[in-house]
Amino acid sequence: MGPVKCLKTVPAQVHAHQSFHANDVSDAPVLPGPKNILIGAKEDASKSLKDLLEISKQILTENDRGGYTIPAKGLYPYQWNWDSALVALGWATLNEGRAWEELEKLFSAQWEDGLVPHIVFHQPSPTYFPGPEIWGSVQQPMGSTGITQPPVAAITVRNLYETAVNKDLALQKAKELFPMILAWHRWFQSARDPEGTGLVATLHPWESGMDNSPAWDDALHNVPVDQIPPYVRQDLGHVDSAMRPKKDEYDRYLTLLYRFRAVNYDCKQLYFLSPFRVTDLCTNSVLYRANLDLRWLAVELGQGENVKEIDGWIEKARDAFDTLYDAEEGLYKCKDQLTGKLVAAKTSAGFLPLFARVASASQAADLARTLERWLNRVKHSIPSCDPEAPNFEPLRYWRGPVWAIINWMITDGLRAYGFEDLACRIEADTYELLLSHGISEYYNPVTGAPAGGKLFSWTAAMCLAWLSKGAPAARCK
Ligand SMILES: O=C(O)[C@@H](CO)O[C@H]1O[C@H](CO)[C@@H](O)[C@H](O)[C@@H]1O
Repeated sequence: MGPVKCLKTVPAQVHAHQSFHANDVSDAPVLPGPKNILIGAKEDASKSLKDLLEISKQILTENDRGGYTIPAKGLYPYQWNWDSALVALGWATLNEGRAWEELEKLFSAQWEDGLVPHIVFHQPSPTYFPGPEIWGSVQQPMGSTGITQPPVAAITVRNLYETAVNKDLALQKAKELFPMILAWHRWFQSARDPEGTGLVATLHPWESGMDNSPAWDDALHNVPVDQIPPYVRQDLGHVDSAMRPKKDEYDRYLTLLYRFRAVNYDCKQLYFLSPFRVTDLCTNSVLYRANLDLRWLAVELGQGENVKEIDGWIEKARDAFDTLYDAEEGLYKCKDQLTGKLVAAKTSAGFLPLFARVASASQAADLARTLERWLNRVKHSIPSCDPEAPNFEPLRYWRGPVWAIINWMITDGLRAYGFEDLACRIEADTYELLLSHGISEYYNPVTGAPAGGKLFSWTAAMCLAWLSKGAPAARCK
C-alpha cells in the first residue's frame, strides 16, 4: 500500500467562542492572569497558538501540588502514575527541573517489591472515591493504591534526557531514576507474567488506564459481585453520569479492590486469584516501548550489564504480540487470559503497537488503513473505539471519546513507520479540537464537545509537548 494521504488541513477559522469556560465547573480553579483567554483569540492562528500554550501552562501551574501535578481539581485530587509521566513532558517545555521532580515524586512511592502505584495519596482529599482508607495498603507510608498503570516513565526519562538543555541535571536525574524504573519493569515480569508468556497481565480495569473500555466488558461481567460495603461515588458529583462508567462496573471495580486488599496486595498471589485477568494492549505496548527506551538508557548511562536482561523481555514480547494480531480486521486485539480468547471489541489500544514499534511493516500498513477508515467516520481524531461498532458511545469516557494522550502516542508510532501524512492529519485535527474546545479530559469525536474533567493536566501537557515547536500545519508542510 502507498503512503496514507493527508485529507485534512487546519481550518483557517476555529470556533473560539465554544472554547474553555472556567465557570462551567463548580470546582474549577480560578486561573491567574487573563480569564477565558481563548475567547476572541481566533482570527490569527499564531495568536491562538500562543493562547493555547499560555492556558496550558496556567493549568499545570494551577494543578501543581508541590512536586507533583494532580490531573484535575476535585475529580482527581492525587498523583496518578501515567498522568504524571506524561505531564512531565509538558513541564519539560517550561521548567526541566520541575519535570524531573514529577518523576521523582512518583518514584518516592515505589513499593519494596518494585510496584509503582497507580495513585499516590500524598495529601488527604474528600473529593475522590475510593481514597486511601478504602485501599488500606500498608506498604507505603504516604498511602497508595495496590495496583499499577501503564509504565510510561522510561519513555519520559529518555525523552527528557535527549532534549535536555541542562545536560548535567539530566544525567544526574536519569542515573537516579534508572534503577527504580528497572525494578518496576522487573516487577512487571515477575508479578504480572509469572508464567513467562512474554506479555504482562492487567488485573484491574483501573490498571489499564482505559477503565471502561468495551474490551473489558466480557471479562468484567465474569467477575462476581461480592457483598461489598455500601459506597458513594464522588466522580458523579464532578462529571455527568453519561460520561462515566456505570454502577455495575463500579461494583466490580470495588469487588476486585476488596479481594486484592484481603491479601494485602501480595503480588505473588494476585495474578492467580484475580477473577479479572487480561492482556491489555495499552499496558503491553507502553511496556514494550519503555523497555526499548530503558535499554537505550542502560547503554547511555553506563549500565550495560542490564542490557541482556532487558533484551530478553523485548524478544519474548515481540513474538507474543503476534498472537494478538487480527489480520482480517487489520487491528491488534486484547485478550481475556481466563478464557484464552481474543476480545472482539475494537479499540484505539489496537493501534498502540505502532507506538511500541513492535508491529511489522505490513501490519503497520494494515493498521494505518484501518485507522483511516475510522477517521473518515467521525469529525475528530481519534475515537477510542471503532465508530461503526454497536458499543461505540461518543461521550462515555473510554468507549468512544478522543484522548489527546492517545493521539500523541499513535502519531508518534505512525511517524516511526513512515505514515507522515496520517500523523499530520491527526495532529492538525487535535490542534483544531483544542483551539475550538479548550483543554478537557476528553472530547466527543462526533461533535468535538469537551467532556469529563475541565482544565485537565495531561491534555495541557500534550498541548505543550506537541505545540511548543509551532502549529502542526507549519510543521507538516
Ligand atoms: O476514573 C478514575 O477514577 C480513574 C481511576 O484510576 O481513572 C481515570 O482517570 C485517571 C486520572 O486522569 C487516568 O489515569 C485513567 O487512565 C482514567 O482515565
